[in-house]
Amino acid sequence: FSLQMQSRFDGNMGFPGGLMDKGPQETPVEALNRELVEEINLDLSRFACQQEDILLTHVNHSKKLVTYFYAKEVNLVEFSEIEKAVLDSEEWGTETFGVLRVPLFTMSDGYRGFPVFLANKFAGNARIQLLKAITAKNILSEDEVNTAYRKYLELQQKTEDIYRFDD
Ligand SMILES: O=c1[nH]cnc2c1ncn2[C@H]1C[C@H](O)[C@@H](COP(=O)(O)OP(=O)(O)O)O1
Repeated sequence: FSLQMQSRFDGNMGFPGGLMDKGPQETPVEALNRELVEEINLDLSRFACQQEDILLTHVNHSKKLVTYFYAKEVNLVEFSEIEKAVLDSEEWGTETFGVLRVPLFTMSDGYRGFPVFLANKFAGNARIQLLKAITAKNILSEDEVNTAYRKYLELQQKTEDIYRFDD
C-alpha cells in the first residue's frame, strides 16, 4: 500500500483540498474535485472523488469550520501517474510544495518510520484524518495504528524534554 499526502505552503503536512468557494454554490465534493485539479492536477475523468468516498466529517466550533475528508483508492500504477502529474499543477510551488508517500511501517527501533512521520506538524485535523484513512482502508490494523500513535506520543515527550534541557 501507498498513501499520498502533501507538503503545504505553510510548512504543514496535509491532504489536497481547501475551502469551498463563496460565489457560485458548490457542494463539498465539487469543491474537493476543483481543489484536486488546482493543487495536484488530478485527471477528473478517471479519478474524481464521489460522495461515497467520504470517510470523516469534523466540526471545529471555534474556527466555525466543517471539514469533510474523502479517500480514493487507486492501483499502484495509477498512484504513480497521479504523483507525476502534480509537477504540472497550477498551484505547484505556491500551495503545493511536494507530494510524499507516508512511511506505513515502523522500523526495528520502534520509532523510525510511521511514528516519526506522525511527529510532523499537520494542517487542521489532518493527522486524525490520516489515521482514519489507514484503518478504514485496512492498510494497518487498529492495534498497529494505536502502537505507532503511542510511540509518537513518547517521541513528542522526549522532544519536549530536550527543549526543556536546552532552556
Ligand atoms: O489536510 C487537511 N486536513 C484538515 N484540515 C486541513 C487540511 N489542509 C488544510 N486544512 C485546514 C486549514 C485551514 O483552516 C483550512 C483551509 O486550508 P487551505 O489549504 O488554506 O485552503 P485553500 O486552498 O486556501 O482554500 O483547512
